[in-house]
Amino acid sequence: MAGQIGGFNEFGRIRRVALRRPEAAFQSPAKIVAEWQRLAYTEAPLMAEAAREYDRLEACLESVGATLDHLPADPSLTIDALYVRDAAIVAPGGLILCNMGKPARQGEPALHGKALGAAGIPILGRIEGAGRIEGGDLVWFDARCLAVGRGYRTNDEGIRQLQALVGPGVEVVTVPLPHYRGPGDVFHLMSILSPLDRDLLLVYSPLMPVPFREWLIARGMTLVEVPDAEFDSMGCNVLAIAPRHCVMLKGNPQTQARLRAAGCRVEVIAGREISAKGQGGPTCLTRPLLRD
Ligand SMILES: NC(=[NH2+])NCCC[C@H](N)C(=O)O
Repeated sequence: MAGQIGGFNEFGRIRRVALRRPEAAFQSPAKIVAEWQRLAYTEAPLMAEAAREYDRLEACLESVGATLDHLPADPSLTIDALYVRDAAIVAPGGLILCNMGKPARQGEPALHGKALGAAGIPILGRIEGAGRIEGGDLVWFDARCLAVGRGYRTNDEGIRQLQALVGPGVEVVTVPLPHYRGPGDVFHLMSILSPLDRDLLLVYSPLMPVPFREWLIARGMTLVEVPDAEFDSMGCNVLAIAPRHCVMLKGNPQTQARLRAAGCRVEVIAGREISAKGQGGPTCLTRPLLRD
């Protein structure tokens, strides 16, 4: 396993990352037309523009030396398969295949397992039965501490199974999430938090539970706040590609300025097709497998 997955943090330099390009996730314009409303997209994404936006994301990842593992298309997937973070997580011992809280996405974890298993990554286990976990709800603070958002996409049984899979050496910290816009919306722990470095986090505090916010501060974290005006445009969804070096979506200038003021190098990408329409930002689009 050494050299294939690891890091167990959300800020180290990305060495290897799983992705699914828009061509593979969307498959065809007809599939987009058939699915976008049912999946609660705001509009139908445009394939060619999506591919161009995605090229820029890949260029950012390659600029730090990451190896890209491209996941294949499959007829059983919906266009949400673009958001590869959610279907599996990495853990010491191997990949954990999730069990999606959004029913339409249930085919995704097995395909992550098939493709990444074939690439030599060990599968530690899967979330099964009534358990639900989506990767967007999980944040590794270090190899011994994993925070998990308990919301509409991740349930108590999922968290119980997750704790059993990672074992007693990992402290699983459950973070209760607010109802916010309800079960039909996408709201994950990473909707309100993006790690930038060991001691630096981007947060949207108005939707953050007080005990969790206090816990972060007690751990020595400095919090950079996303302003209200930039929450809906996914100002809070920022991918660290290396410590204090991150990728964010265009259209969030105040957040961008605050990140720079906190000492971050910031890459800005357009995400109208790949992010805004399906509500998944740079973190949702990527499943880092190996970080420093
Ligand atoms: N980790 C994330 N925030 N993923 C975003 C997923 C967006 C996708 N449309 C969904 O509703 O499931």
